[in-house]
Amino acid sequence: MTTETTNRMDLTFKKLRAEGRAALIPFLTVGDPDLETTLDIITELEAAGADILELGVPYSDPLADGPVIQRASSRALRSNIHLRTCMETALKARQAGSQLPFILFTYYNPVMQMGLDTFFAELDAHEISGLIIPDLPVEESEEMRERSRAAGVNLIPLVAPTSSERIARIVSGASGFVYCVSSLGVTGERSTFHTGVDDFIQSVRRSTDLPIAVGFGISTGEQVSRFAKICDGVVVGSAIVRKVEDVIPLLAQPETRSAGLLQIREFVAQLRP
Ligand SMILES: O=P(O)(O)OC[C@@H](O)[C@@H](O)c1c[nH]c2ccccc12
Repeated sequence: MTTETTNRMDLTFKKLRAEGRAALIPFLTVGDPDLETTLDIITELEAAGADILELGVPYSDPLADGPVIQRASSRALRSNIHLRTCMETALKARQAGSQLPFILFTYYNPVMQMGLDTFFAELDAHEISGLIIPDLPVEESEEMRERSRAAGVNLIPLVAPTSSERIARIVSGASGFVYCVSSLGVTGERSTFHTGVDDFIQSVRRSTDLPIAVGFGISTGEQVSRFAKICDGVVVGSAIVRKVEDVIPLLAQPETRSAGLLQIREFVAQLRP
């Protein structure tokens, strides 16, 4: 049974489906290089045409992340960014006028550290529509799904090309969208994807009536367009995080900050499907 929540993210997918367009879903590490810059980057991503935003909580042991996001997490952790500051950043972006649905992307440990009662009480209050926890233990997923549903937040499941016979179980009871991981391994730009990725995506499509998005390794407009033809959303993380990393020297100087922000906007604008 798929719960039909009507939060900001669900409404965005409905609008995009009516327009016949796939969502562009950037990922960025909150606090990289600092919180004020993250708020400015969110504004640039929205202006560049992002439809939904994955706000990454920096973590000291990002097992599923490649070197680009690992470096971003290290920079953000040096600014002492943690789960609560990431939630507060979402609220600040909303208060500054952002209309984007926010997905909180966090490993499980920071959630456990905060405590589930506090965590779920704070999600809605901080304008979070979706939640991705890549290392959520299977035995915890039912409780997390129930708590997410009660909080009106979509707990977005990840399915990998190796999930095959488990796809139906993973997506049952899901809400928001299903995140199809395009390749095995860790995050990071790729020139090729898992062989059979299209068949994998089609098998997920047959297993759910939810929107499906694909991520991992996607870094060019051409790759986004390719996947936008068969998915309802395309996630781009490392390529954007790398662009942020590249312009940090420009962002650090008042006289070149706007040029740095413009480079991020232009990079993301050319990704749009
Ligand atoms: O960075 P990439 O290769 O573009 O992949 C998206 C990814 O950044 C984002 O969705 C994400 C960041 N860390 C993750 C860990 C697991 C799954 C997904 C993620």
